[in-house]
Parts: sequence; C-alpha cells; structure tokens
Amino acid sequence: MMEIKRIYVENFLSHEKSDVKFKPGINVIIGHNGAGKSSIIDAIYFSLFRDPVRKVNQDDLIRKGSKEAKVELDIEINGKTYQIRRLIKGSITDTISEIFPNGYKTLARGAKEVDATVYKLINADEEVFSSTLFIAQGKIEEIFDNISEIMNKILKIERMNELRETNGPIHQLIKDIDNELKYLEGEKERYKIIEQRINNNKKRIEEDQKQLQDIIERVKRIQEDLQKKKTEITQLEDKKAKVEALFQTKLSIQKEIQEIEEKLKQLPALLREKEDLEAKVKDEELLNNKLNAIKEAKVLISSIKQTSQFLDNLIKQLNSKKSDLEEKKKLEDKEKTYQELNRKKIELENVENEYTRLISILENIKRNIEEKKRRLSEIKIINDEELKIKLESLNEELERKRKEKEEITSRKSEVEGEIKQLVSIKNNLHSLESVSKCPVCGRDLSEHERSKIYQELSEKIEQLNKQKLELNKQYLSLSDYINRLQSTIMQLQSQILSLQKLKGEFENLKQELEKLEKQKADYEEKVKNYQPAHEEYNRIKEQLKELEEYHNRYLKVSRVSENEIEDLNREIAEKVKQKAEDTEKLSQILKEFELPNDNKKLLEIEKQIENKITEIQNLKRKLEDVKARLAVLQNEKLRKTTLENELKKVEEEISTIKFDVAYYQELKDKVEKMNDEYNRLSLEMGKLEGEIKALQSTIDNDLKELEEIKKKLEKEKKLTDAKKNLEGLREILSEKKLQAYLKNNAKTSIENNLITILSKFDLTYRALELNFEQGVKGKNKASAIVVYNDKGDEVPVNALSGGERTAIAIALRLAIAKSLMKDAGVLIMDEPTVNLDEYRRRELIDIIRSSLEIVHQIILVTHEEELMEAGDYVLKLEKKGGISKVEVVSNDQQVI
Ligand SMILES: Nc1ncnc2c1ncn2[C@@H]1O[C@H](COP(=O)(O)OP(=O)(O)OP(=O)(O)O)[C@@H](O)[C@H]1O
Repeated sequence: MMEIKRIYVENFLSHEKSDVKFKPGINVIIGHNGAGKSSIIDAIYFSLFRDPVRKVNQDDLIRKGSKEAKVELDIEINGKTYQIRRLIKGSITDTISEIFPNGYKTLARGAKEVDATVYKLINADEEVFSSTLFIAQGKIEEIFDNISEIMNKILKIERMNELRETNGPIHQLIKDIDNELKYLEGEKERYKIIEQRINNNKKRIEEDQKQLQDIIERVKRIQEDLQKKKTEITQLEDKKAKVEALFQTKLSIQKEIQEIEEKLKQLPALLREKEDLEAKVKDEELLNNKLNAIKEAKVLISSIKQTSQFLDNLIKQLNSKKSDLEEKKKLEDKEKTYQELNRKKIELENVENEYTRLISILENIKRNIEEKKRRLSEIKIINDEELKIKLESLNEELERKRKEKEEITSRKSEVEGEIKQLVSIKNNLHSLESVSKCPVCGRDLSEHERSKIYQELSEKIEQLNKQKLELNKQYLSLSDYINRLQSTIMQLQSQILSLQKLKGEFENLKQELEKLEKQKADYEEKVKNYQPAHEEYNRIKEQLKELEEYHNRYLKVSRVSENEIEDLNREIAEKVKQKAEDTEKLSQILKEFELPNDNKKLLEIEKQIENKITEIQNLKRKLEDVKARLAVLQNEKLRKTTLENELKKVEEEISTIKFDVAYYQELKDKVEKMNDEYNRLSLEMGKLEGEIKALQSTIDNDLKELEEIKKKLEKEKKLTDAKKNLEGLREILSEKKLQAYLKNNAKTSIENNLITILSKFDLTYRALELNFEQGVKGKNKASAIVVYNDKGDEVPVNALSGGERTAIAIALRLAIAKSLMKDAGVLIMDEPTVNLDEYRRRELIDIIRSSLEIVHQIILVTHEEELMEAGDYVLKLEKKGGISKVEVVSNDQQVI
C-alpha cells in the first residue's frame, strides 16, 4: 500500500522552498488561481517519473531566476519509507534511498536506475499511473472517451501492432536475416576460390625449396675449403708479424746506438773544463778566514770605542759625587738644629690646636652676646594693665546692650500678638454683619456702634504697626552696635595676648645673656692658661722658617756616601783593564792578517773579499753541473755496449724464421675469389627464402580467411531458425491471438473491481460492461461502457447524470488501478470540480469520501472553498511576492 508522506521542493515552478507534509485520508490543497497548488502535485509526479505533467520542457520547471531545482518525495510502501530525490540541472544525480529511524540506505543512483526502482516499488509505470490514480485538471471523464486507447496503452497493444507492421521491427528483422543469408551464399563461392589459390602456392613453395637445397650444398663445400685456406693464411700471417716486429726492434737499436755515439763526442771537452774549475775554487778557505778576521777586528774596534766613552762618563760622575759630599759635611750642624726644632714644634702642636679651638669658641660666645643684647634693646615693654581695664568695661557694655535687645524683641512680639488679635476681630466684624453683639464685651451693638468700633480698631492697628516699625528700627541699630562691640573686644584680646608673648621672650633673653657672660668668663680663664705654650710655638715656627733654605740644600746632597765613591772608582779600574785587553787582541789580529788599523779601509777590504767568494761559489755550481753531465755520459757508454749485444741477438733470430712472401700473396688472392662466389650464392639463397616466406604468409592469410568464412557459414542455420521464429511471433502478436487474450483478461478483472467499487458509491447501478473495441475512434464512443440499472436495462453512459458519470469515471480509474497494481494507496486529483455546478460539486464530495474505502489517501487540489470541508487535512497556498507559500489551516484528523 502506498502513502505519500511529504514533498519538499526547491526552486520548482513558483515555489522557492516548500516543505509539505501529507496525512492519510483526504488532503485538500486550496488556494487562488496561480497560487502554486498544482505545482505541488506536479512535483510529486516529477519525483516519481522524472517527467513534467504540464506540456513544458524540464528546464521550464526551474523557478525563474534560479539555476537548478530540486524535489524530494517521502513515500511509504508496505510499511517501509523511501525518499526519492530528483534534480533538474543540478550537479548531483538522482537517488532513491530507504529511510530508517537512524539513517538511510541508498538503493539506486542516476535517473534511469531510480526510474526502474520506482517502477518496481509502486508496481506501475507512468502511463498506468497517469491514466488511473493521477487525475489532471478537467480530465476525470476523459477515461470514457479514451478507454480503448488507454487500455491499449496499458496493455501495450499499440506497441504490439507497431511490432507487426510491414515496416515494423519484426518485418525489418526478417528482411535483415534474408539479406544476411544472401551474403552467406557469396561467401561460399569465395571459400572455393581461396582453396584453389592455396594449392597453387603450395606447389610453388616445393619447387623453390628444391632449388634452395642445391645452393645450400654448394655453399657448404666452399665454406669447408675456405676454412682450410684461412687457417694456413693465419699461420703465415703470424710469422710475417714476428719478422716485421724483429726488424722494427733492429732499427730502433741501431738508431739508439747512433744517438749515444753523437753524445759521447762531448766527453774530452767536459773533462778539461772540470780540471780548470777545480783549480779556480781552491782559494775559498783562505779568503773565508781573512773575512772572519776582519769581522772580529771590526767588533773589537767598536768595543774599545764604547769602553772609552763609558769611562769618560764614570769619571764625570765621580767628580760631582765628591763635591756633593763636601757640601753635605758643611751643612750637617745646621740640619741637626733644624731637626731638633721641628721635633719640638710637633710636640707643641696638640696644645696649639686646643688653644686655637678655645679662641674660636670664645669668639662665638662674644658674637652671641652681642646679638642677644641687640635683640633686648629692640623689645619695648608696654604696660597691659590699661588694656585689661578697657576690656572689662567693654564686656560690661556688651552685656547691657544684649539685655536691651532682648527687651525690644519681647516688646515686638507683644505688639505683633496685639495686631494679630485686632486684625482678627476686625475681620470677624466685617464678615458677620448679622451679628449684633460686641465681640469684646458681648453686648448688643447698633449699626453705628459697629462701624465706630471698626473705625477704632483700624486706628489702633495702625498705631500698633507704627510702634512695631519703631521697634524694628531700634532692634536693627542695636544689633549693629553689638556686632561692632564684639569685634573691638576681639581685637583687644588679641593685643593683650601678643603683649604677653613678648614679655616671655624678654625674660628668656635676659636669662640666656647671663648664662653666656658666665661662659665667656670661663673660656677667658682657660685661654690664659694656654697663652705661654702658644707663644713658644710661634717662636719655634719663626726659627724653622729661617733654617728652611739650609734644610732644602741638605736634602739635595743628603744621599751621597763614601761607599758610592768607592764603587765608582772600582768600576773605572775594571773598564780601563778591559780596554787594554781589547787593544792588545786587535793589534795581534791586524798583524796576523796584515790588515790596516783603520775601520774605513777594513770595510773596503771586506767588500773585495766578499765579492771574490761569491764568484767562487758560482764557479762551484758550474763544476757540479759539469760533474753531473760527465756521470750521464759515463752511463751512456755502458748502455752502448748493452745495445750492441742486443743487436747481434736480433739479427740471429731473424735469420732463423723462414717466411715466403710470394706464396703468402698467392694464397690470399685465391681466398678472395672464393669469398666472392660465396656472397653471390648467399644472395640467391636469401631471395629464394624470401619468396617462400611470402608464399607461406599468403597461404596463412588465406587459411585464416577460410576459417572466418567457415564461422560465418555456421550462423546460417541459426538465421534460418530465427526467421522461422519471427514469422511465428508475428502471427501470435496478431489481434486474434495475444491481444484478444490480454484484453479479455483485463476486461474481466476490471469489471469485477468496478462492481465492487461501485457498490461502495451510493449509486443505483449495479452491473457494468466494458467494450474496448467499441471505443476505437470513429465508432460510437458512448457505448465503450455499458451500464445496467437495477431492472437489468442497459443505459448508455452519456445518458447518466453528470454526478453519476464522474462517480463511474473515478470508479473506473480506481478499478483499472486495482487490477493492475493490487495495492493502490493514493488518488491524486487536480481541480476535479471544474465545470461542475454546485449540486454536482456536493455529489463529488460524497464520491471522493466514498473513494476512501478503496484508497486510503486522497490528495485533492482545488480553488473552491467549499471543498475544504471534505478535507481531513487542509493546506492553504498563497503567493507572496511572486513566491508560493504553504500553510496548514486545518487538521481535523486524529493522527493514527
Ligand atoms: N518556471 C517558473 N518559475 C516561476 N513561476 C512559474 C514558473 N512556471 C510557472 N510559474 C507560475 O507558477 C504559478 C503557480 O502555478 P500552479 O499551476 O501551481 O498554480 P495553481 O495554484 O495550481 O493555479 P490554478 O488554480 O490556476 O491552476 C503560476 O502563476 C505560474 O505562472
């Protein structure tokens, strides 16, 4: 049993995003024209078959302004829930999935796969569904007109007829088979021709092979002969190579000997040169000795000079030290006195310091006394008694004035109280004119008296106000006076206070002065005690100043001592000795090598000797070179003897090898001729082999072709059988056979279902007969269905009322669906009431209700408000801003 649970659309026709849920029972989709109602059932249809209901291209279903559309249909079939998802122009492919409580499993992907799965699940294809359970706008009764066509469509009878037609596929197939059989005849002919060709080629191959064999034998013989001759040549060539190599060796030895002889010609000259050079280098040692002597003499001369200078210096030092020592001795007495005085001065230094300290303290005290005295003279003492008396009298005055002020205040409040009282009496008198008693004494009053009293009261009040004013004035001037008094008193008090402070200070100063005078006397006494020591100190200082110059002169010479002079004398003696030794050594060397005692001349001689030595060293190097060259020539001489022996041996070896050049050349010519013959035969052999190969390949190809033709010919039987079968099929598909059977079967099943269904609708007609054949175009359409009333009379459909016709049409659709699909669960209708008047609309509602006994879910699209009441679940569609919106308006149904 199928039930539609939900459709979700995205950018489909006028919908942007709509998610619509359906319930079992009657679902009414209501809304104005163009609100997007049909779009919802179109989406259901598109989900199932990927085909638009309205006559447009798929792309036209995409909402204008969007790039792709999507529909998602949740359906329940036999207790399982599936979701079909289709996309138009989308990047994702179509899918169908089974939905589980905690996930889903994809059953198929891709439009075709999904179509096939849907077909299996709902047990109907698009044709069946659109002719039965899906009723498009205004098409309910179309079933009467088209039943024959619809049945033909459903039973695929049209397709069967198409198959049978002369230009139909079966006929075409038979024709194709005939053509193929004809072609096979041709192939048989070709088979024979190829067989003949193969035989001819085989014969040619035999002939070629015989010729080839002959050549092969000849070649073999030539090869054997060639082998022998080639071995002999190889041996001869061996000998030839050896002789050639020996000749080569001989030549190179001879060449080397010649070269050595050439070199040996230099020998006598070299020997002479050697002797000459040896004589020249003999003097070297003598010259070296003389050079060393000169160097030593130079050192000695410089050393003697240095010693003399040093000696002069020492003698100068000695003289100066001696005069210093004399001065020192002269000054020693004065220095002693100086040291003595200085020691005393240091002893007195502490006492002197104390004296200076006391003097400075005394000075301080004196300065302090002066300061205090000055301050005392500045302070003038005023007698404060007078001020105190004045203050007292002022305080008394203040007290008096305050009392006066209090009195004025109390009088003022008395006057104010009186005024208030009088004003109130006056007011009373004024307001209670009827009262005729005196408000003061209580007696009766006449009008005249009353006005008199009024007059008197007014005058009294005025008087009192004047008094009050006077009092106020007095009060103010008194307050002012009191303020001034208070400020004078405060000034006086502060004056007295500062006077008292000054007095205190004066007393303090006096006391401090007394203290300081006492201290002064104390310190003067102390200073007196230190006076003699201070004078002694000053005297010593004077004497030291006088001795200062001598002391400084003494300090300069004080370090000179007798020891120092002795050391200097010793050093001078040593240097004199050293100088005498050096002079002796020098005169010996000069004598031995006959050298002048003159530094400049010595330098000249040294230069000459050095030059000579350099020259000799050059000659020595030359001598070494000559010796080396002589050694080489000596070696060459030895080598020459060895080579002469080798030459003899080589000549002997050549004479022992016997090699005949003429015989060798003859043999080589023969071999060349044989090679030419061999090459010619090889070429011929290749040609024959190529020809045989080509022939063999032609044979192979021909055999293959024969094999192929054989295979083709095998099909011949199958083709003749197929032809027979096809002819049989055409016969079976004819109207009389399979078509009649199918129609009859369907007719009975549908008629039975129809009767059952109609019994649920409240109709008087019970029996019904279908006549598919009658429905064919051009014949009487009305009698495609024949209805029988209770009495058994036949009534044509066209004679029935509109309501009855609608009921029968729906019943017929349901019956067809049932017989083809068994568990048809849902009926979908788009605007079924179009063209119906109100009465018929009511009837239709009843019929729709009754249909619920056959299908358990109905989806109804309508714009008529009154159809809402038929619905268990009502969805309202509205277009807002060009986009369709869905709203659930009623849900009467108890959810099961
Ligand atoms: N590709 C599209 N994009 C947007 N809107 C479209 C597209 N194609 C059609 N429409 C509009 O979608 C609207 C809804 O069409 P639909 O047929 O669902 O309306 P309906 O409520 O069934 O109306 P009626 O009762 O007139 O049949 C129509 O106004 C139509 O013009």
